[in-house]
Amino acid sequence: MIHFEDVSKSYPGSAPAVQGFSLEVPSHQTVVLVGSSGSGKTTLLRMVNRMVDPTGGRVLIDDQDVRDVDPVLLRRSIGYVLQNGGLLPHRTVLDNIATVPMLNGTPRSQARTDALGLLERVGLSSTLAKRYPAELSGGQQQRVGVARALAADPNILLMDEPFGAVDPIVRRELQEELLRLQADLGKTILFVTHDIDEAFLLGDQVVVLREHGRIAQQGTPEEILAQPADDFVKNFIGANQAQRTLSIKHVAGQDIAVDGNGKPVGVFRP
Ligand SMILES: Nc1ncnc2c1ncn2[C@@H]1O[C@H](COP(=O)(O)OP(=O)(O)OP(=O)(O)O)[C@@H](O)[C@H]1O
Repeated sequence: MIHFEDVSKSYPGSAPAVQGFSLEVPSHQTVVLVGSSGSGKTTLLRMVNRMVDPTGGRVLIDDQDVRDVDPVLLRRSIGYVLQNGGLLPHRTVLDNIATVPMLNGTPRSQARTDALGLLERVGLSSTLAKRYPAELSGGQQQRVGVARALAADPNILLMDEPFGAVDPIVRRELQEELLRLQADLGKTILFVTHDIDEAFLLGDQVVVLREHGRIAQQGTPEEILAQPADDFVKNFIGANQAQRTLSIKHVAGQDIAVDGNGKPVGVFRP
């Protein structure tokens, strides 16, 4: 479990990026931080692996203050996926995936065999293993980024807008892939996005942030949709938009769901 305990972060010379943020991320769940640009999402995520140290409060992993853990070892024990994949450009795909396990002491040949298995796990052919990141599509790079983050078999995965830079179709594929992987692996995932649909799709819990990392609402996607806490959340989730306001139309003995524009979106099944 990750526990943010009343954390704050002020960068010198600017308004606080995060103020008094508390949250529990239960083990084996996906918690999504969603908010607009500058709300402090990345700052919060990076507090977990100590790329940012809070100026107030603390972050605990399984009751241990991360400040008491060597940052290098901490980072090797936590998977981290970034928007651009964050791959090392001068290393092959295979080496990108095998690097951290080797740093952790896994013999080279074992790390490379494991890396091939991980490529398959994220839906990539092993024929890509010898390529360099620049020789891959954006979606393939993101999959390698996920494989690399999984390589040390971490309990925790931090994902910072990991699918933000790919086109909508590939994005959807990557989201589905992550759902499949998570059903298999049951990692503790802290995921950052500004896309509420992505948050609702992937999150067991969703945390809607205002500016300065203030929590506007936290709950399951269903809870937030059913009862947005205030106008800010209503606007953020587009509660009044046509796509969210479904109703039932009876056609030929069937119940059809239609959106606020009257467009059919599905059929109800008993
Ligand atoms: N290294 C830094 N030095 C100074 N200010 C920073 C630094 N990093 C972030 N900030 C500021 O802290 C605030 C929160 O930034 P952060 O990147 O955490 O937000 P975010 O919600 O992840 O935004 P985005 O969606 O645009 O990535 C912003 O006002 C930002 O300008």
